[in-house]
Amino acid sequence: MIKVGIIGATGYAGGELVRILSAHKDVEIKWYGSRSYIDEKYARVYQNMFQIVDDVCMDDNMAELADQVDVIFTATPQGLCGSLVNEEILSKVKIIDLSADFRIKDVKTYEQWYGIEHKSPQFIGEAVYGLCEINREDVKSARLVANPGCYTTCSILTAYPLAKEGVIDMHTLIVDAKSGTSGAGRGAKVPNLYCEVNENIKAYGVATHRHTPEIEEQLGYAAGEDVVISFTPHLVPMNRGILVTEYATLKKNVTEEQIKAIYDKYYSDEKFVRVLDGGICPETKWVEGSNYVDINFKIDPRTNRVVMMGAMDNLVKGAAGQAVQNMNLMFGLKESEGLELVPMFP
Ligand SMILES: NC(=O)C1=CN([C@@H]2O[C@H](COP(=O)(O)OP(=O)(O)OC[C@H]3O[C@@H](n4cnc5c(N)ncnc54)[C@H](OP(=O)(O)O)[C@@H]3O)[C@@H](O)[C@H]2O)C=CC1
Ligand SMILES: CC(=O)N[C@@H](CCC(=O)OP(=O)(O)O)C(=O)O
Repeated sequence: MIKVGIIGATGYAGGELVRILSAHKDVEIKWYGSRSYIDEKYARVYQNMFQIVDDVCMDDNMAELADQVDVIFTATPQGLCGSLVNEEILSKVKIIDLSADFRIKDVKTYEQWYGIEHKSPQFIGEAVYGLCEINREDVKSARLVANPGCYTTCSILTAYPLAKEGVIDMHTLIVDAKSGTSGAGRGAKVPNLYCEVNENIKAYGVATHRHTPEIEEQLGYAAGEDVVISFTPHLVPMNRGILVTEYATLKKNVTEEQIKAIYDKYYSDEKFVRVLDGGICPETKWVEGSNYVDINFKIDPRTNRVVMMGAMDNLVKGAAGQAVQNMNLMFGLKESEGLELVPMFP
C-alpha cells in the first residue's frame, strides 16, 4: 500500500483528494493535515465522509510526515509548499503540490504574478509540470510534481494539439474561461457569498489573472515560440466546473476534418480526454465528478478563426483527480487507478 499524507486535507481540493483516495485500492491515507481542525474528526469537517473516514485531523509538519508516508500532497495556499520543502524531505518522500509554487519555471515571473517571494527556487528546475497527457514520461521519475492549475489544465489541453501542429496564430489566442465557485476554495470571502454569486456572472482578474503566465509558458513549449494571450476568467453560480472557449486565427487553410484528425492524433489514446463528435459543444454537467476533459472545436470561415471549447471538473481533473493521476504514474500503477469515476448527471 502507498502511504499518503495530505497537507490541507480540509480544503476543497484536499477534500476531493480524500474522496478519491479513500476509494483507491492501493492507498492508505495516514495524515489528514489541517491548521483549524486539529484533533477533530475529519468526518465532522466533511460529513460526506461519515463512517468512511474515522481519523482525526492533524497539525501539519512536513518533516515529521516525510518519515511516515511515501507521498505528500500539498493542497494549501500559494507559497506554503515552497516554504516547507527541502532536500532532506525530498530525499525521503515524493511531493505532489497542488498549488502554483513549482509550476512556473522563471522565479521572477512567479514572484511578479503571485506577489510573494519564492522560498525554495532551487527546486523549480527539477519539478515536473504534472499535466499527465503531455509530460507523462517525466512524471514517472519525478520526486516533485507541480500539479497544474484548474483553468490552466482545461485551457492548455483544449488548445495544445493546434498549438503543437502550428495551425493557429498564437499571437491571436484569446481564452475566455468560466469557473464554479469551489474553484475559489472553502475560505469565506465576500465576493463568493451566496448573494454575490447566485443569479450572477462576473469577470475578475481581467488582464492580471495569475494563470496567464502558466498557460503562456506551457503553450509556448508546444508552439515552440513565446506566447502572449488574453485570458479572462469568470465566476459563475455553480459549485463545480470549468468551461473554456478559446479563439485563434487559423494560419493555414484547413478543414474541420483535418482539425479533427489533429485532435485525434494527440488524444485518441488518452483515457481522460474526450474529443466529442462534430457539432457537440462540451458542457460542465457532462464531466462533473469525473476526471474527464471534454473538448471540441468549430471553424468560423467568416472570421478565419477556430473556436476551441473545453469542459472539466475543477476539483477532479483540475486538481485532485489529476494529482492522483500523477501519483499513479510516479508509483508505476495503472494511470487510471481510482479515477474511473463516471460523470454524474444531472
Ligand atoms: N479549488 C480548486 O478548484 C483548486 C485548487 N487548487 C489549489 O489547491 C490549493 C488548495 O485550494 P483549495 O482547496 O481551493 O483551498 P481551501 O481554502 O479550500 O483550502 C486550503 C487548505 O489549506 C490549509 N491551510 C491554509 N493555510 C495553511 C497554512 N498556513 N498551513 C497549513 N495549511 C494551511 C487549510 O487548512 P484549515 O482550513 O484546516 O486551516 C485548508 O485545508 C491551492 O493552492 C489552490 O490554488 C488547484 C486546482 C483547483
Ligand atoms: C473561481 C476561482 O477563484 N478560481 C481560482 C483558481 C483556482 C485554482 O485552483 O487555481 P490554482 O490551481 O492555481 O490554485 C482563482 O481564480 O484564483
